[in-house]
Amino acid sequence: MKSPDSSGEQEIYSEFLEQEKVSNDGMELYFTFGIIADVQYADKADSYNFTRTRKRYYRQSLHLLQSAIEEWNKEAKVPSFVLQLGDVIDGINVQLQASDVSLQRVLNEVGKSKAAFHHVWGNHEFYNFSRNYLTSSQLNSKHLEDQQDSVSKTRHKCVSDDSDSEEYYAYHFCPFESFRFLMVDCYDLSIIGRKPSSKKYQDSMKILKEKNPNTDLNSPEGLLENQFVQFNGGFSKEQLEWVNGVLTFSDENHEKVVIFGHLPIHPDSTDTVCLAWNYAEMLSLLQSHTCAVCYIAGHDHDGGYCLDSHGIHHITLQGIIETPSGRHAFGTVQVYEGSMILKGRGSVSNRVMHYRKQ
Ligand SMILES: Nc1ccn([C@@H]2O[C@H](COP(=O)(O)OP(=O)(O)OC[C@H](O)CO)[C@@H](O)[C@H]2O)c(=O)n1
Repeated sequence: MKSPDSSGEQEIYSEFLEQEKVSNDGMELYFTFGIIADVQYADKADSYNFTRTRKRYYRQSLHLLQSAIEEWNKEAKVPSFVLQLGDVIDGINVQLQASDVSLQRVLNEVGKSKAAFHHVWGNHEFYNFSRNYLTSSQLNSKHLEDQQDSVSKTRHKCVSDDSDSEEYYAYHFCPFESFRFLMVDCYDLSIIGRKPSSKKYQDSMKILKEKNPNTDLNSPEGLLENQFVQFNGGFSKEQLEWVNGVLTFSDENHEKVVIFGHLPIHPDSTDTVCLAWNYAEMLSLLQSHTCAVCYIAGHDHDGGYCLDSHGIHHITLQGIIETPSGRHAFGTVQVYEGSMILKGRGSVSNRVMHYRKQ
């Protein structure tokens, strides 16, 4: 169940204002970063989602991306980077035979940003492109990972040029001393984006069919764990081990870590149909490392938030694609010594995210 955005909002906002006052009174702003999710651009008339409950504004989405970038470029402290949380173009582009042209339009806008973009891959990336294509495209932002960092060199598997690669697209970077950002691949185990001949595809199909007896594997009808649908995915054992290695390093070095991926991992931060298949494994892993400050995702266009039992903040960002003209959905996160403050725009709420005790 999702926490309603309005619950305790006033209290959070008062705390936010108080925090702003503190920052004005001399707390040093270390750096800021932008967040945006589910642009899902297509040159197509507005229409509805699969369940016909939400309108999708396919052309408007490019303008909203453009205006978010303009806003970030104008900020007094320009964001050091932007986390683009996946689904940057919509799967409908395949039918329109417009995947490349739509991606290029999006990348032309991204090119106007003063801040570098870290691109997550969501289900719509895999509807449009193969992993090989994505690996060699401008949506592969792995070149922005730490090159010098000793933790990067240990147990670090990531996408390679190998056409039969079963590796995952995940990396981390340290933009400011003692702060680390860790991108995870929520479609590492999946039947979208993996070649049918690959072991990961076959293992994923087995998991999906065991959990979902429906003929339409995209349908959650009657499921006990309704995240087991084709448009979701999960984390392999080796990715979980790699994440554990990075977070162990961060714990030992007293770093604060922001983890981000396309799919939410806490049931109170999203409609459960949008969760990663084995979200519970990633969640308990993060909870076992006190360095983990927050987990940021997209995918559920309604957005959501919760503070979990271990003090980790879970933000599911509202999707640009379901944001009409005159509204917005993006944010800037300000990073201080003792907390991070999300300054939301439009449907994205302000949040104060205190760090856990280490
Ligand atoms: N019950 C369903 C739901 C969806 N589909 C099909 O699955 C594909 C993905 O759905 P879509 O809503 O486009 O996925 P998004 O990533 O945009 O959104 C995720 C959450 O729904 C947002 O809240 C698509 O091909 C659908 O037609 C389905 O068959 N059955």
